[in-house]
Amino acid sequence: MMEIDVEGVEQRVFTGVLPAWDRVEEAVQDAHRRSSSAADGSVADYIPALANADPDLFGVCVVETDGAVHGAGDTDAAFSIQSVSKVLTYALASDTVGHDVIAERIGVNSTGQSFDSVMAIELNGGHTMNPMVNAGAIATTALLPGADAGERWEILHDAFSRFAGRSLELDEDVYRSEAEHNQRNMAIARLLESYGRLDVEPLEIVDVYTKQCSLRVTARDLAVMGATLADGGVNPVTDDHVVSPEACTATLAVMATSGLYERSGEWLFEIGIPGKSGVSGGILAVVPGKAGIGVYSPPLDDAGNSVRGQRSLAYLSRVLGLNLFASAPRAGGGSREGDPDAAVDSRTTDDS
Ligand SMILES: NC(=O)CC[C@H](N)C(=O)O
Repeated sequence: MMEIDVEGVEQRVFTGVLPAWDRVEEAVQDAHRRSSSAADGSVADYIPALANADPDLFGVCVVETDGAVHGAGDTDAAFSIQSVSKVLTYALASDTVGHDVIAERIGVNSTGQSFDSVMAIELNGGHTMNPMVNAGAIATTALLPGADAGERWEILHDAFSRFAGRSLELDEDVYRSEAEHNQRNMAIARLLESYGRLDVEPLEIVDVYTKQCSLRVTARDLAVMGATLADGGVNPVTDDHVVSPEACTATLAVMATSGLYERSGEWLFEIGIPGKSGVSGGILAVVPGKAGIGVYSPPLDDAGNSVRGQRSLAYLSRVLGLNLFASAPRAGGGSREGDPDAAVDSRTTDDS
């Protein structure tokens, strides 16, 4: 990790408001309507059970940190969570192991490679790069507390359900189908073992990882999970303290750098908020302090990211002013010595 000296310096948090937020309900409906016509992309089939997904299903849901819900389309359609699970496992592991330790163990830099890349491990001296791709995610699952695979699965299942605010079920078909076809993930786990980077039985941990990917969720669940991460770890629907604020901050940072695999840079460039995709067609995005967004639409681009998911989030980001990097010149011109009242930073001074 970087050498920085911030010992004892308190982490202050952004408490600004979003001036266009009062349009959120209309924006969600518009995002859904505008992106429905996108016909490109194809449904994942490398896990055979995923190929059965209906490509027309499309749901967009926003859940605010005060619990308000805004949804359009198929927000209650169930699908396996797949790689979006990596976000929750990381938050949980970060909470239990400590975020500095886990950052050192797993890494926080983008691979620039596909989510199931073996080469990314080889190019990095056998070390995982980040927890948002398969190698780092499997190694993260291995860090969860629990005496054996069964206990780790219970802890994970319980935490995922608390993130959603309801008891999540395993999609047995998807689990079986992936378990029969996950030779690549087994190879990744064995490779990590060969580099001394797994302290547990590799194939057992791949099994827990496969189960975590097979938990059934909806776009609404993803939005509630995102809102929990946006809310310092408190589920705004149940008021359950699921993870610590520090774990949320760490998780959102790795989502921002690596949440959309080799397209992570493009995502941040265009949309400007932390996000995480999965091959079943889900995307979870987070507006820190404000809301979680869940989108489901199975057709994917060639990196494995939902096409309509990206489009609808790009729209929401623009109309609601969500991009964390967006700013406008202060009213009244460039002089810093000008009228302080004219120095309107819309992110921090307007109310919504
Ligand atoms: N990108 C993804 O959603 C991948 C998850 C999938 N379970 C896998 O490991 O291959």
